Amino acid sequence: MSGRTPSLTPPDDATAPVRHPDAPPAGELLGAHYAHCFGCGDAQPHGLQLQARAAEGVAITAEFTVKPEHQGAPGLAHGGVLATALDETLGSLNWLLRAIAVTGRLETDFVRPVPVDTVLYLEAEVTAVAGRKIYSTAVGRIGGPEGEIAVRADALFIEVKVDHFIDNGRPEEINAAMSDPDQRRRARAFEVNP
Ligand SMILES: CCCCCCCC/C=C\CCCCCCCC(=O)SCCNC(=O)CCNC(=O)[C@H](O)C(C)(C)COP(=O)(O)OP(=O)(O)OC[C@H]1O[C@@H](n2cnc3c(N)ncnc32)[C@H](O)[C@@H]1OP(=O)(O)O
Repeated sequence: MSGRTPSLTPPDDATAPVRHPDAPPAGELLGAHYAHCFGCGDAQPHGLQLQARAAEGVAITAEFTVKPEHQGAPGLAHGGVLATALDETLGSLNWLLRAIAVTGRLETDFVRPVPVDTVLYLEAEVTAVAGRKIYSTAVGRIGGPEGEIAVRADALFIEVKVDHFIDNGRPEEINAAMSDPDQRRRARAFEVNP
């Protein structure tokens, strides 16, 4: 799927992604990168509460159940919510590289409508890395992990330092995150990345 627009096409000097030696084994749940994250946080009652699991290679699977709070049209998931699920799944991949990265570009295809109560089965993989640029692709299926594709996306994530959040985030939340030992541990795991 990757590379439908020039900025999502890896350059000639791009390399294959390398799974970090400390990446969690295939099958392991990753857990939220931040409890208040709209995509994965368990402290966000109306968030997606998406649970991502490491797969083989630099790949992830994730599941997200569409709730009534996620509607756009009556009884159907909002497209922006589905794009969020793809964004979150693609963002989780960076944990396997031990890279902190933010979404630079996200290109989404909405292939089929997704009704409320549907479980969206997502799978994503990193396809290439070039310097700070991380290229990845994802699909979301309905009816089961092998079901029909309802959504798909290609993305470009850009690696950043922890300072990206400290410098740009609202001080209230940054200070709370920095005084949370679990959050600090997660941030440190990234910073020892060689
Ligand atoms: C202890 C407390 C601390 C807390 C710790 C927290 C740990 C948390 C862990 C993990 C968090 C992950 C959270 C995931 C959440 C889900 C994912 C999201 O939704 S993220 C939110 C949405 N995204 C943004 O808000 C980005 C906003 N944009 C920016 O900040 C900048 O534009 C940024 C950083 C992306 C790039 O800015 P530059 O100044 O660093 O770098 P430049 O030089 O502009 O770009 C680098 C390369 O990338 C290309 N590039 C950048 N943006 C592009 C774009 N949109 N399309 C195509 N190429 C792009 C450029 O052309 C350049 O390429 P060439 O090196 O020249 O080849």
